[in-house]
Amino acid sequence: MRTAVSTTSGAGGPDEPVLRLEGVHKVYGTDETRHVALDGVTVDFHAARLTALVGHSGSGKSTLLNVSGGLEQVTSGTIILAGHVLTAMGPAELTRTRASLVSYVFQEYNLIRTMTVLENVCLPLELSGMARAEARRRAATALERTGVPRHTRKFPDQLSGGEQQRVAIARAIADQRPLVLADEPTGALDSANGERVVELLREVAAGGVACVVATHNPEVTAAADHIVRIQDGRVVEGGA
Ligand SMILES: Nc1ncnc2c1ncn2[C@@H]1O[C@H](COP(=O)(O)OP(=O)(O)OP(=O)(O)O)[C@@H](O)[C@H]1O
Repeated sequence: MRTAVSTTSGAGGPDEPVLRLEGVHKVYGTDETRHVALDGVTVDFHAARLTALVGHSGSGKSTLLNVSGGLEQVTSGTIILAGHVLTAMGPAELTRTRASLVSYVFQEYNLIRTMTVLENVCLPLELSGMARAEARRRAATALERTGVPRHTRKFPDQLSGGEQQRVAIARAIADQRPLVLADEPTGALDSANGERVVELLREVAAGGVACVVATHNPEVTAAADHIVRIQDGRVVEGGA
């Protein structure tokens, strides 16, 4: 069950984006170390869409994902996630909201090496309060969907990079959250495994999820339903 949050925007109709950024600025450092990573970003991300977030190295893609998922605070501006105003929340409410609405996939997979594949996928489900049996059932279904059901008892180090990334995607989709944020998910993979991951992300989006992928990979961009291009912290294509 989703955790109720009180900081709502009053939005959330069927045509509303899952994620909306309005005039978002993110400034790192001060004085001579000051760097404007996001410079007034306004952009929408919709359900059932695979969006490729593209731009040169240092343009602000990871920063955009991090503030969108509540991993980092904005300097100014508004972020609305499924009708909840993230930027108006205190830390506890933000953590609860994030845990119920957002999943992440990273280039480095971020699996826990001392836990089996099944345990890795179960972990966020159990942390959100799901009973162990139900968590195992959902995790097994997710691993089936991502094509790694035979490896449930193995540890991450016993899998190839491509398999580990598919486990990470299984973990991201097991809880059926409405927003998946992926940061260079094919960056460490060869092209065959990269293609497999792109296909999976397309399937995830087709299942109704707003899937946002920061990428330098032209195959991800070619497979995307929508492209958002960012340059020097500004959206120059695909913005709201
Ligand atoms: N914690 C931080 N402190 C200071 N500057 C930062 C920090 N994180 C990012 N930056 C700077 O903000 C800018 C945007 O970084 P970001 O990681 O969002 O770029 P990116 O588009 O994801 O790059 P890449 O494609 O290389 O991953 C960069 O110039 C970076 O150096």
